[in-house]
Amino acid sequence: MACGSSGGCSGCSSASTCGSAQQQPQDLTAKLNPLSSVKHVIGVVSGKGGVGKSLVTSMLAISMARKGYKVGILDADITGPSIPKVFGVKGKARVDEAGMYPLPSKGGIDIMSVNLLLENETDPVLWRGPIVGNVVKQFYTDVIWQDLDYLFVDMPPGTGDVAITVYQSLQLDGIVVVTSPQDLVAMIVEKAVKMADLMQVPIIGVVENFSYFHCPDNGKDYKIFGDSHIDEVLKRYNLLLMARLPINPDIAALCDAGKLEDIEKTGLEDVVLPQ
Ligand SMILES: Nc1ncnc2c1ncn2[C@@H]1O[C@H](COP(=O)(O)OP(=O)(O)OP(=O)(O)O)[C@@H](O)[C@H]1O
Repeated sequence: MACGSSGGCSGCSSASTCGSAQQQPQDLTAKLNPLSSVKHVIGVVSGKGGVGKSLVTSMLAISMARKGYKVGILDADITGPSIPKVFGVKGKARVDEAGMYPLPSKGGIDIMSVNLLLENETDPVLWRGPIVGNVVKQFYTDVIWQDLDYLFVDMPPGTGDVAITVYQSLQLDGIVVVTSPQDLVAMIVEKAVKMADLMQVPIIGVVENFSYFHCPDNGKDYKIFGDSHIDEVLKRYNLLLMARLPINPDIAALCDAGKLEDIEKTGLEDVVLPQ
């Protein structure tokens, strides 16, 4: 019920007890570390595990770094962190009274992940949702992200409390949705689109991963996962297709060796992100 005051709640002596004040939406937005400077924060999401969300996050970061931008990756996939491994980044992140310092990859991409804080990278993270959500928030508020043009966030999977916390607290400029060309794709994209809509975050576009396999022996493309259903979905929701990425056997080898930055082409060279 509104109290009728035209001046709003701030400064009102009854603000703590008045019913209308209690109905004001809480501002859950987290603030960056005072020493951080980040121009754009871009989340990478998928509605389903294993479609290549972490890979696309990494490839976007590599593509933008190659264009001369200063880039960072916040690995918010706390229970399944894979970013440090594919970049070959090892060791412990430094922490002092000013904050936590990300570790740089060979190509100069700043990375923060729970794996850079654990004693042993194979230790499982057995934390409940609220703690995981708080760790992600701390990666945003406590880490010193210096002079970044783009901070890419490998978003937590699903639409549970951790994902909600991230959407509510990180000031995302937009999200990139990763899908694969299976029948399920319509449902996956729809979920991601609806969540972004509810959280009032714009969708920059969609990347279809595992789209085809290009056979080097005969030059033909094979649709291993069947025909793509992405076009209908893009039309229905008025979304932009940013890229179709092939199944590339080199990726597995480079990821295992921690040398993803050595990949010749990311396939995301032409992607346009907020400037
Ligand atoms: N285009 C591709 N070609 C070949 N291998 C790929 C491709 N995309 C992803 N992979 C491999 O598939 C596996 C799953 O990819 P990734 O970890 O990026 O998925 P994810 O969606 O982040 O998974 P999760 O939701 O479980 O975190 C990884 O081993 C990755 O190296």
